[in-house]
Amino acid sequence: MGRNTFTPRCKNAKVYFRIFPTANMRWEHVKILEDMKTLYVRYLQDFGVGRGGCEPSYWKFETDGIFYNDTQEEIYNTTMAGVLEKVVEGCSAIILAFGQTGSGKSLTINGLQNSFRDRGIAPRVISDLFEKKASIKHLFKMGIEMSYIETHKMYVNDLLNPTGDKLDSQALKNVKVVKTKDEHSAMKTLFKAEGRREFSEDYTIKHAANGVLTLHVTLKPHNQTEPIKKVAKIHIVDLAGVDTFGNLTSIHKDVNQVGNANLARSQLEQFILILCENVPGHVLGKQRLNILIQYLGEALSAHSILRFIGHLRTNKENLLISLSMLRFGQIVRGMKPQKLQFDIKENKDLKQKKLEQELAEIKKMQDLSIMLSNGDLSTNINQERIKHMQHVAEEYLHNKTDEIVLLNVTDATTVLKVFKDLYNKLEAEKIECTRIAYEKAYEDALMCVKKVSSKADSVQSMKSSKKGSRKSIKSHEGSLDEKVIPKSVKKPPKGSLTRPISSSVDGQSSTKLKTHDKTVPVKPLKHSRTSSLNIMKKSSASRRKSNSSTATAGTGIDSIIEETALPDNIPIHNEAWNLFITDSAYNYKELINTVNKYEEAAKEVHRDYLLEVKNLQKLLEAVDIRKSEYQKAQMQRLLRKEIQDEDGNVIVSDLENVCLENLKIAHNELVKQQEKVLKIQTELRIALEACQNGKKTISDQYELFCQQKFQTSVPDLEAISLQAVEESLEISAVNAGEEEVEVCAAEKNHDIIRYENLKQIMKTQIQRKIYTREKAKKWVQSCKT
Ligand SMILES: Nc1ncnc2c1ncn2[C@@H]1O[C@H](COP(=O)(O)OP(=O)(O)OP(=O)(O)O)[C@@H](O)[C@H]1O
Repeated sequence: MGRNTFTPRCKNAKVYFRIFPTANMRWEHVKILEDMKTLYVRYLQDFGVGRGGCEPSYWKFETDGIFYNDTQEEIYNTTMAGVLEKVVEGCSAIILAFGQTGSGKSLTINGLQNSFRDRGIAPRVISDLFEKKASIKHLFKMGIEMSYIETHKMYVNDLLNPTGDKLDSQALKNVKVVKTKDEHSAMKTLFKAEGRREFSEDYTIKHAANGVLTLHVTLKPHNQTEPIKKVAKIHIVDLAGVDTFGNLTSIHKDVNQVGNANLARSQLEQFILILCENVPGHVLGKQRLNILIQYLGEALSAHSILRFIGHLRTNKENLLISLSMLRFGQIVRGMKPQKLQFDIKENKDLKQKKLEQELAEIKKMQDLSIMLSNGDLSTNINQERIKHMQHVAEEYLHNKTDEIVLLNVTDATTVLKVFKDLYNKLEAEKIECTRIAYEKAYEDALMCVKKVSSKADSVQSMKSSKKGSRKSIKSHEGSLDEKVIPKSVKKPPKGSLTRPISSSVDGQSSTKLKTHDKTVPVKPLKHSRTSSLNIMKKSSASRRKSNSSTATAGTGIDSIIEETALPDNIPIHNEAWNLFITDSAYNYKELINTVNKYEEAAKEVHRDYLLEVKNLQKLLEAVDIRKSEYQKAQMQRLLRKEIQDEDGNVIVSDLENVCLENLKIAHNELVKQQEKVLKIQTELRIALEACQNGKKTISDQYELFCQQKFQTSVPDLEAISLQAVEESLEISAVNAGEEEVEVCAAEKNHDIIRYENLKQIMKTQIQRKIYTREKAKKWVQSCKT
């Protein structure tokens, strides 16, 4: 199968333009025809000195649609018309926004900073995909996965794996793909990743790199007769804004950021020019020089759905850049109509399952046919033949013949039956013989004993006159015992089969597992500076080398890296940590093993605790039931008016007594259970404390290691910043507030509130990034001084 299902040729690449609205729109530079598809841009030469009185001339540009003051929804509906329908059939798509800095690309693509109404294409695609999934769920099992990356000049930054290293072109397959279980979780992932994007130094959200959100769609039919799966990707690309350095629009970007954005766009233009030429696939592969083009892979071809949305500014100063955008659009539109390619793969698992089922079916049929044919044979066979076979079998057993000729299964069954009957007969005879022999032996033994005892009696009568009878009988008994039990057979010493308990092992494990033992064994420090420092130096050197190479390649992010670059003798946290855990002098392995043991013990105690709490709950319920039973019994008495006897004593019914007794029992059990829970709670606290102490010892050892090796601490800034930001933004409160939001959702628009909450997630990520950046700067400064 593979990519070989075609539809008729159609125009796969469509190009739209969105015009940035301004208060004083200069329509004398740009004209749009009423069809909203044709655009005229004034000749730039007309603006030259001395050209004032000339008749204006225009360049004409055909497009697939021009948006001016259109809503986000209208733009989505127009650009994405029919795209998702093709995607669920297995055709990949690229939705790409390009244009000048600040011309509205991020608004079109994400719109995440804006209101729910103004959300962009990406969140709308996610919502519609999940809607589609629900609508075809009776036919297909649809899987939606996500990845979100940013491409810089030479490397990829995986936004769904923020702690991971930067990936170069060789490692693109390592980009993280996250499964999404529903629309909300997909949205959460999107907002979180968006908050992790790189932005310019002044913290205004000016994207300095190309963002690519990829939705991986897989469809497997429920119908098992069709062992196929359809696979497609939707890449939603927000290209970094192109510009001329020094322009007012690019004021927040440095020269490298502007240069890289321009380069990425022109490399894309080059590639699309090659695509227009219908170049064979293997040649195309070599042309994918830019990492963005490599990442988009086969989806960036004339056989996929391409929707490019250009962004224009129409004022005189930006007209030159807008013209270059329009020319790029013309190149994309120039791609020849091609057949769409649908990626329909064989579902190997399903195919295997199907074949296994068929095989099982065939085997069943085979067994059935054998059974039937045997049945036929045995019922139809001649009785003479059976007698003959019995005779042959007996002859064989009596060695009168050397072989038995079997013509069919029934012959074999007959022969086997003869053998079986004979065996059973012999077995019965054997048992009978054993029984007879046993009885005979028993009688003989009895006789023997009788003879011995009669002899003994006579000897006894002879001796009885000289010695006391009791003593002689005792000694006689002793000698008989010795005869019955041969000396060679010795009783095993008591307890010899029980496994010896090694006191050292047991003692060791008990001291280690004791949760209240707060001390963690720490061996004295040995200094193995040479080996670890060598590694550190090597890795630092390579890191700095790559830093400097990217710095000379020069992006804005590189300038941040440069600013936060550490002195030569200090590694980043990951490197320092790796050195620490491999340095045998610091016993990391032993320490972490101890912590793991503590954690295991704590988990066990926690499990017990949960169980006991559950039991406590049950007992509480039981007490409630008993209480209400007792109250009912009291009520019954009151209703019967049998309240007092003649002496004025309260008459208590038997039922009431029984209920009271039950209540007391239940109450006692409850008290016991409460004590049990309290006890186990204390154990749990001790176990958790032990875990914390263990972890603290590790971090102390790590600190000591850093101080000794690098004369400074090397903190994990990411972890610290997450904690700090969460505290400052009171994320827990926000998360807890989600339920409250659910409750009042009936009054307000549910989607709007949810969207606002999602924006909070993005804000957290941005705050975290800013915090980490600031912290890193300060720390590096302190290291340098
Ligand atoms: N069509 C529009 N109508 C109203 N405001 C807009 C429009 N397009 C963009 N804006 C506003 O202009 C600002 C810049 O837009 P946006 O961030 O989307 O630009 P961008 O092209 O993505 O910029 P960059 O390349 O720096 O990332 C935002 O505040 C956005 O809300």
